[in-house]
Amino acid sequence: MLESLKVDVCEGNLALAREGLVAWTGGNLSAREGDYIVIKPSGLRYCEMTPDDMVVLTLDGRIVDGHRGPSSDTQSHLTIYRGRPDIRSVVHTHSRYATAFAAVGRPIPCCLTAIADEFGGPVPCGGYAPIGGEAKLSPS
Ligand SMILES: O=C(CO)[C@@H](O)[C@@H](O)COP(=O)(O)O
Repeated sequence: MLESLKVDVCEGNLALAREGLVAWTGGNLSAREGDYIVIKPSGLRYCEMTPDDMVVLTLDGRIVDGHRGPSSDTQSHLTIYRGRPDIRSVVHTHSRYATAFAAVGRPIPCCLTAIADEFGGPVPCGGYAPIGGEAKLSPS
């Protein structure tokens, strides 16, 4: 089921590791097709990950394909997809510098043209939410 999307989601997760945006099994990427999402499995090292390890769920969190447990952040991904039907993919990285700003609860200042181009201003820091908890979607 959704074999082509599983390949894309697996490659997207591997790219996070290749680019140093995650470490060990941290971080996760998912994508949506219609009423289904494909997400990385929980706790699997990137060097062992294959498209067959991806997990397919419905938007209400029911697993419909896959032999592994979905990411521990699945509920946060699903909350975003349910609240924003226009969003087709969610990426959760552990990028070193962004994590440092988040750890002290500060926005990333708009001090580079790349940030201005991509975000149009400072990158806000979201409030605390427990892992796998319902992410607090504030109207953006
Ligand atoms: O940031 C966190 C946990 O705080 C997660 O991204 C990380 O542990 C990865 O969890 P999964 O392997 O996707 O279940």
